[in-house]
Amino acid sequence: MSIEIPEGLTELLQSFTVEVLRNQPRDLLEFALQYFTQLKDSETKEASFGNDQNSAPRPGKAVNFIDEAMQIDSENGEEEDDDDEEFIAPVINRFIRRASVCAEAFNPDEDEEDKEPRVTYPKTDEQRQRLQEACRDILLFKNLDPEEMSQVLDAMFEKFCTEGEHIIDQDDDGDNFYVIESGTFNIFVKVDGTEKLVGCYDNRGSFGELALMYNTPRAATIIAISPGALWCLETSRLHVMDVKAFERLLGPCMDIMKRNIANYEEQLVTLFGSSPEIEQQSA
Ligand SMILES: Nc1ncnc2c1ncn2[C@@H]1O[C@@H]2COP(=O)(O)O[C@H]2[C@H]1O
Repeated sequence: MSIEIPEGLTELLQSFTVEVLRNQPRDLLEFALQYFTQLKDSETKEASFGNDQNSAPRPGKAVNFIDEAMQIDSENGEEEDDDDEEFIAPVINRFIRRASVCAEAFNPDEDEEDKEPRVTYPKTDEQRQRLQEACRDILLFKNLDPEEMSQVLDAMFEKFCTEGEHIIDQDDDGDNFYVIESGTFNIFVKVDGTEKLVGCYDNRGSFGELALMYNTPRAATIIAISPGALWCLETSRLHVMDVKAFERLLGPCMDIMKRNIANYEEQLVTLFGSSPEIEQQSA
């Protein structure tokens, strides 16, 4: 028996799940009610603003509460933290946004042709080997099958960085997810308006996953403290994978994100006694 999965269901549930993990609501039903009501309201508003040219959901603007709900403002972060019951408006992640774009153009016959051409950054055997090695322990990729992994590797490009280079600046929009091949990178987070060193990546690991998954401003600043090499995956290039691969990527991502956020919080609490900025994201 084959069961047809309605278009959009996966993305809808994934986004909802991400928000539940981020907000950890005490009353799940109440949260669901508010989440979907708000989603519906903004869809209705979008539709009423529509005209012939742009009545389809606009990419990046289907539902976007980022400014209201997610802006990181360490000056008033503490006040907001006090209000546990306050509903944090849902933020629709990039995957929903992309779904809107796809839905706009969806036509089973044209779908293959409509897809943006897959971008492949050519690599020598030696580069590919290094890339594979750097990605070997990256949890975000662990559920991809070899073919999907190969597509992701194709879409990654190498970036060399110099000592002192800002790879990510806190509060910027996210563009790339980074896998470290070599080099050391300091992590700074603004605490009460001041940048504090909270940790360091030493020749391994990855960063930049939060903005990618939650479509939030960057939550930390990452600065190279030695010359280094990074492998970058443009977030917009994740569509190289098909829907099933997204599901496999996103499934484990939920757990990984939850764990990462918990670790970041713990890190900040250990260092400073509180973590206003992360708390705001995950409260
Ligand atoms: N304590 C921390 N708080 C927030 N982000 C952190 C922290 N430590 C490491 N990071 C990484 O720094 C990255 C900055 O960009 P992102 O917010 O996309 O994703 C973030 C995480 O990958």
